[in-house]
Amino acid sequence: MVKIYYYKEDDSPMTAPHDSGEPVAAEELEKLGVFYKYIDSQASVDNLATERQYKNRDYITLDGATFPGGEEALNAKLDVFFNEHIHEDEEIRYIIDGTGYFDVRDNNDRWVRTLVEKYDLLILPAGIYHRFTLTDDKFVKALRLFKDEPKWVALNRIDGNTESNEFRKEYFASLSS
Ligand SMILES: CSCCC(=O)/C(O)=C/O
Ligand SMILES: [Fe+2]
Repeated sequence: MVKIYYYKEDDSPMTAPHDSGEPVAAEELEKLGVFYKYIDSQASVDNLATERQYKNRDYITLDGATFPGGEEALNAKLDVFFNEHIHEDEEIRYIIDGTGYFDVRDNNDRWVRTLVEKYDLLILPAGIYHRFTLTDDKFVKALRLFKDEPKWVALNRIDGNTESNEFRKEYFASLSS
């Protein structure tokens, strides 16, 4: 069962739960434009991808035990994923095995954390600020689906990064229209 809740800021590592004890309903996540589905068949994932006109995909494994370059390289990769960012297109993440946390910003800039595990699928809309990390188990295998030609470059949120801030304003405006 997926677990969604407000993130608690504290000194524990990013891979700790940071559970504020304040749950968030999947419907609230949907209001932010993020869709959660539990899908236990690859064929259904493929159908969804076709319906939504996804053209590209890759598989990613983040595993403390096997990551090329070892744990240091994995931690560097996790730092990239945990740096708040947006994608220019809608993207899907489907968990094949393991666990992880996706954090998305709500309209008040509070982090909403979703604990994802095997067969959980998230549709992240274009322009939502988010980040990802592993849980303390330090293992996930996921399918990443991209609408278009692979755009691996994510726009990071940096003060003064007007390009991404403009993108974000447009995104929230589009939710209310
Ligand atoms: C488990 S998917 C790897 C992380 C990723 O692709 C992403 O976009 C994080 O924000
Ligand atoms: Fe991302």
